Amino acid sequence: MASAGDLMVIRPKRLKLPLWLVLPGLLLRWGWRALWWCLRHPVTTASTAFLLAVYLDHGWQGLVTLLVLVGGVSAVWRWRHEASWWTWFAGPLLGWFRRLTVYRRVWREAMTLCGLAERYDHQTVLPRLLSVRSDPALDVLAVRMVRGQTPEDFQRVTSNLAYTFGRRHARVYSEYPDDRPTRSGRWAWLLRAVDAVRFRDRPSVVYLVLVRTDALRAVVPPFDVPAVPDFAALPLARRDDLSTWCLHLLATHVLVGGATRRGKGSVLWSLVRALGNGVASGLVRLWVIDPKGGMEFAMGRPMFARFACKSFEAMADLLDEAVTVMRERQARLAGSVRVHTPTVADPLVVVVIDEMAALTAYLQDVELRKRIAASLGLLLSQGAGVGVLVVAALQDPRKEVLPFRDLFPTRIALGLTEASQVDMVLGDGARNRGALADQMPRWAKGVGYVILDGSPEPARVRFSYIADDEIRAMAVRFPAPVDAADILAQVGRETAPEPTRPSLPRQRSSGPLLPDALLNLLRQDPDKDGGEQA
Ligand SMILES: Nc1ncnc2c1ncn2[C@@H]1O[C@H](COP(=O)(O)OP(=O)(O)OP(=O)(O)O)[C@@H](O)[C@H]1O
Repeated sequence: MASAGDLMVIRPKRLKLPLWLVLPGLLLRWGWRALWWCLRHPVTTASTAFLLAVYLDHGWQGLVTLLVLVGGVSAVWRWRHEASWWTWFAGPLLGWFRRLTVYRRVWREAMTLCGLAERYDHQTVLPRLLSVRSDPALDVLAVRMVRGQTPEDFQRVTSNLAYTFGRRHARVYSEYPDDRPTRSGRWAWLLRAVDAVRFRDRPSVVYLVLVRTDALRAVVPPFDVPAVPDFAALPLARRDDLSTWCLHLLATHVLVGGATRRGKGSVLWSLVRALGNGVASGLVRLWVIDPKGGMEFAMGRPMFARFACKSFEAMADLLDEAVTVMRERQARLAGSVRVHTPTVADPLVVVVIDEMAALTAYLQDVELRKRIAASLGLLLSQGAGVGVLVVAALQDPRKEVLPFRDLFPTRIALGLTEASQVDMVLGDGARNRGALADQMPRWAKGVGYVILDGSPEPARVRFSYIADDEIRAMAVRFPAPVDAADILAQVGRETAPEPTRPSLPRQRSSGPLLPDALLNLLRQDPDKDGGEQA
């Protein structure tokens, strides 16, 4: 066995080079590094070269004139088209500035203290900050991960990263957080080519989004009511990048989870408002259940085709009737379409339920509770495709309280009381991916997390606040048509008997199961053959 004394220390042989060879070698190495840096930062290099040329030709006056000119053009650009000004000018410039002055300065320290620095071959390897892009509210950092890391490693320390860079909120995206825009116009081909590079798939890069100015601190005023509601994009909330979050309501059910007084009402009322013109035109029928005796919804009664708020019996009847509508549509549409398209003759039925636990868990009458559970189960499992949707709010998302939690494809989490409830509402791992709904500050009423289409990372939004006066105004502006409650009568009129398939002629089996004599006896007409007379 080898002992410590047997070990040999091997040192590489040192080459002794003459000074005349070392100096040009060093110069070559630094020159190559400088060139490589210039190639990697073409915009900075070109701008610096341009400024230098202006200075050499025209001196300081030239630089000041250029600055005033650029300032003027930038002001006009911003005035005429702020969005493109941010995308192509202010965003990259501010990002470049913040990269140098904020992030690069503390990068090593931040990565090490957040546990993202790795040791390899006796060296510390850090994730690399590739770029920073800013917009009015956010900084988006593109970070190349160290080999062996995954986006989950960053998601686990999202909060730490936010506070390390002096922010309260951050999110980590495994793919570019913005949607690829649709381009049109003369320069579309060029913009599409740029987008192809900007939005290319980069599996080794994660995007850390830091909320610089929290756009959700201010109360969000009600959105304009769409003239014809687009059921695939109903404007309900503001996102923290200042864009509007739109709900895709078509063919889905929506669950809103939130502790008491966190603004569940504002989610439901924002939805009702977005559907306003559809309600007035008859394209949408709102069937509302308010187990709190009408405290939340009675003010908007004229907008609702059906309303139940006092008797649980009436609420159970309402749900049963929704099932009847669903069944009728299934019978009528079977074989022709897979998803129902709302029309005035065949409207979208939205069953809105405030405080769903009152129906599924706290109701004393066991028979009634079972009846309600049966109807809800049917609606949630079969109603979405035929345009009978359920939008429900509840405080306690545990399975015992809401056994059908998993039947809601769209979920919204407002402020919750426990960390475990976040995953119960939004799905497994949502909290790890940044949905800190249990850490909402007291001011954050109506602030919540939603899962966006095509992205596993939750987005933070604030729903518009619909005050009581606004609700009263909506009730006057968008009353349901007088015959709105009549849909069941229509169902009665329109329901065709279930189509029956004529039975196919029976084939005689090749080998007789009964002897021919017995078969002939059975086929004989009893009357003709003088069967038994009465
Ligand atoms: N989007 C919002 N923006 C600002 N403030 C809001 C918002 N939504 C609600 N609030 C405030 O929070 C309070 C509680 O809201 P709301 O009644 O909608 O909560 P809730 O979760 O429905 O309560 P409950 O559990 O009693 O049903 C409101 O009185 C309002 O002042």
